[in-house]
This record gives sequence, structure tokens and C-alpha cells, in this order.
Amino acid sequence: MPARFSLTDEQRRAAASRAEHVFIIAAPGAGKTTIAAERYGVTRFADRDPGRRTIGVSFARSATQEFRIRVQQRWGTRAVGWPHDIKTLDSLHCELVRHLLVTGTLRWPGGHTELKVLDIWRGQRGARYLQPNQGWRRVATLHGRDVTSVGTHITRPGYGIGTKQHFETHLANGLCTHEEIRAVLQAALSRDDLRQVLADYLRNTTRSLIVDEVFDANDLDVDLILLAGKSGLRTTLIGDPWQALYEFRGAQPDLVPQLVKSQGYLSLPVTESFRFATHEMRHIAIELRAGRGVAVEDGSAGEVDVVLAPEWGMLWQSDARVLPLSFGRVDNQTEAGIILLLDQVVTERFDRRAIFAPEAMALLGLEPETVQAEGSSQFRQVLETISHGTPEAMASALNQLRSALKELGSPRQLRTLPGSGEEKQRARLHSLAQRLNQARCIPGMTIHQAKGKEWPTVGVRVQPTQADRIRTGLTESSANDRALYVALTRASESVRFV
Ligand SMILES: Nc1ncnc2c1ncn2[C@@H]1O[C@H](COP(=O)(O)OP(=O)(O)OP(=O)(O)O)[C@@H](O)[C@H]1O
Repeated sequence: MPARFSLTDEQRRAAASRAEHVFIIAAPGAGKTTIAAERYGVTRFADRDPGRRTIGVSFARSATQEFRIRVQQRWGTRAVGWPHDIKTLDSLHCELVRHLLVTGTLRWPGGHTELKVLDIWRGQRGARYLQPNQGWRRVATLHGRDVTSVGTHITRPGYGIGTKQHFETHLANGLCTHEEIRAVLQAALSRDDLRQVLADYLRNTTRSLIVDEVFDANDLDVDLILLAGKSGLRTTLIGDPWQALYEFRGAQPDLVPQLVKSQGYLSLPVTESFRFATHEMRHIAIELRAGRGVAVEDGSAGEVDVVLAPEWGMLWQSDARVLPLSFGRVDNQTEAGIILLLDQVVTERFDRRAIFAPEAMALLGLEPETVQAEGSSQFRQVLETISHGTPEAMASALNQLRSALKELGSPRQLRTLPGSGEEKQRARLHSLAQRLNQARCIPGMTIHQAKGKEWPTVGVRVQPTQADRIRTGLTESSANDRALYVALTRASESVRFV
């Protein structure tokens, strides 16, 4: 199937290079995902090596889905049929650990070889939101060939399990999170015998590995790519160091140049960008990348297609025409219920889902099919109540919402929240009520959610200190500056502070 447009010479050279290890570095809109999809097909159909696959990986689920869609549009659905695949790095980790378990190389508690892998522990028995210096948490480790657990100091805030008994019971039930998978894989890679088993597996199953957004890789990912290269896989790394955003997952953009150097990658820069249709945007993109400051004009929410901010809270505090796609992390069942309420509103307004809606349903123990079939009329009544806008209306809407969730089948005890918890939820409902009266709303999302996407006009909402950084110049080594760079380069026509 022909491409919808002709690739440039730079893009074609990058996609079709015969070098075993290729490193493609490209600016926003220069076609990284386009090239990744092209190269996927080139290696997938060129290597007549039945049984050995071409595998494409990326980090976020949304980016992986985009990669898959582009491949299917370009090469047809067969291109990703077995044994070939496009998946997240996290699912490749799971596949490798599964191999170690089914071959008996490692033993999981209870003898499990098929695991249920959660994103986070939240909602599971014994799970708490743990803050640094709050004591110990359990992590998975290897003792000989057995997966077991050990206590460690809490260094990063997040959901975890502090007690040995709860943690090991989950493991013995075949339940874990991606963090346990990463810990086991990391421990396996640090042992020569187990590393060899993984190298053999990669060599026997895979011919070509294509990594999109490689600057989001953490040390484990980089080690795996290194192992893949050493095991004879053709490896392609594609990315932009200015767009590394996954610090929370341990991204270490500095490791990529070391990897590229140590394995003799052929570097192929792709410079021409297709995103920027105006002089204003071309100027902004070039100046920011050169570390120079730019003047971004002020505008109003009414004149942009989307509003981006570093945090969800900043979006809710902005113009009432901005309807954010989430409230952020869901900490309790009432918050989960409010996300489902928001989900109904954003689905109607924008034909897209609220961020964290699936997690909210899981936390409430609700079946997505039931919520879809029966939730709408229940949530409509709650929305009708909050539209009155009074504090009393918000309080009674919360009770109404809790009853609705019970009726939809939530097995959870939906209680009134202690302390200022209830007030916080009323404030959320009030913010949502303000949006319901608007004739037109503009979607709002965090910069992380906007990565890899583009709109004609983009509104950016930042703190005064961040606006100063944009005026004086950004640096690639600062995670905060990189996020600002990603936000400002999402627009094809214009960007405004809102
Ligand atoms: N050779 C080309 N001719 C015309 N349009 C192109 C070409 N290559 C890519 N594009 C278009 O440019 C846009 C950006 O491409 P793509 O999303 O692949 O870039 P990207 O580098 O992954 O962007 P980002 O860095 O923002 O994630 C897309 O709309 C794509 O269809």
C-alpha cells in the first residue's frame, strides 16, 4: 500500500537503512512515528526468516497504539500478525519473565507461570499510599532461582505494600505489578546464567527490534536493548532527547548516547519538520531548541483547540470553558465516581474518554459493560443536581452519586470522607458544574497526555516561573524545561498563554 505522502530523502534513508543498528534522532513533527512505521514494514517483510519476528515497542500505551495504527494503515493488518508484534516495553518485560517461569529457569511463589500484572497496587489488600521516610515497603527479588520479597526504604511516593504477609500472599496468588516484573527482570539480567537464557530467547524469537521514543527508556530498558543488540537482533532507536518526559518511570535520557556509542549505531538525523505551518511556529520551535527564549502571546481559551498544563489542577483553575479530561490520580472511591461522572460529560462533548476512567471502574469493582449500559441515566441525574450550583446541591449530588455506584453493582463501601475530603469532592463537582453551562468547551489535558499529538492552535497554562523560563530559554537537561518544550511544539499554527 503506498504511503499517503512521499517520504523525504532523509526519512527514506532512515527507514530503509541496511545497517544493523540505527539511531534516528528527529525534531517534533519530523516524522518519528512515520519512520518507525515505515521501518517496521521494511524489516518485517524484507527478512525472510520465518518464526523470527519484527517487534515494535514504545513506552506509553497511547504511543504504542498510535505506532500500531500507523503500521496497519501503511502495511495492512497482517503486518502485526503473529509472530510480529507492537507492544509496550512493559509487556515485553512481562513476556521475558514469563519465559523464565515457563521454562522453569525461575520459580514464582505458588509455582505460577501465568501472572496477573497490575499497573499499581492501589485497591489491593494491604496497599497504602506510601511517602518517603514512612518506613519500609516490600519489593520483589531473587533468592537463587526463587522469586521472593525483601523490605526496602521508601524513596519515592506511591502505592505500595508495607507488610511481608500481604505482599507474599499476593505473589503466591500470582498477582503483582509491573514494578515486581521489572525488579525480577533486573535481578535476572544481573546474573550471567540468567542473562544468557534471556539472550538466547531474544535471538531465537526476534530478528528486529524497533524502539520509538527511546529517550523515555529507563536503565532496565537500556540494558535490554543492549542485550538485544549483542544477541544479534537488528535494533532501531528513534527519539528526540528534548521530548523525554517519563522521569516518574525512571527515564534516563543520558544513557541513550552511551548505548549508541558503545554499540556503534549509525546515527541518522531527520531535520525537516512537517508540523509547523506558520512562520510563528517555525520560529518558536527553532529558537527553543537552540536554547533561546521566545515571546509567546497571551490569548483566550476561546481561540484555541486545546489547553495544556503541567498539572490537572491548573486546568481546573483556568477559564470555565476549559473542560479537563481528568482530575488526576484517583485516591478513593468517591474520586473514582466523580471521574465516571466526568467521563460521561467528556464523552458527550468530545467523543473521547476521561483519563483514568478504566482505573476508576476497577477501583469501584464495576464492570465496564454495566456502566456503559446503565450508568448514563444515573449519572445524568447527578449532573442535573450539580447544575443548580449551590453548596447544598453539591452535597446531595455526592450522596446521589454514591447510591448510583451502589446500584451499578459496586461492592465497595462508599462512605463519607473524613477531614476535608468531602469538601474537596464538593469543590470538584462545583468546577464540573461551571463547565456544564458553557455552550462550547475546549478539552484540557496535561502535557504528558499531549505527547506525540498535534493541534492547529494550542493554549498553554504555566506557572509564572515557567513562563519566565520560556522567555529566557530552555535547557535540554531539565525535565521541567523539556515538558514546556513538548507543550509549545504541539501546535501547527499558533500557541498562546491562556
Ligand atoms: N514526508 C512527509 N510529507 C508530509 N507529511 C509528513 C511527512 N512525514 C510526516 N508527515 C506528517 O507530519 C506529521 C508529524 O509526523 P509524526 O507524528 O510521525 O512526527 P513525530 O516526529 O512522531 O512528531 P512528535 O515529535 O511530535 O511526536 C504527521 O501528520 C505526519 O503525517
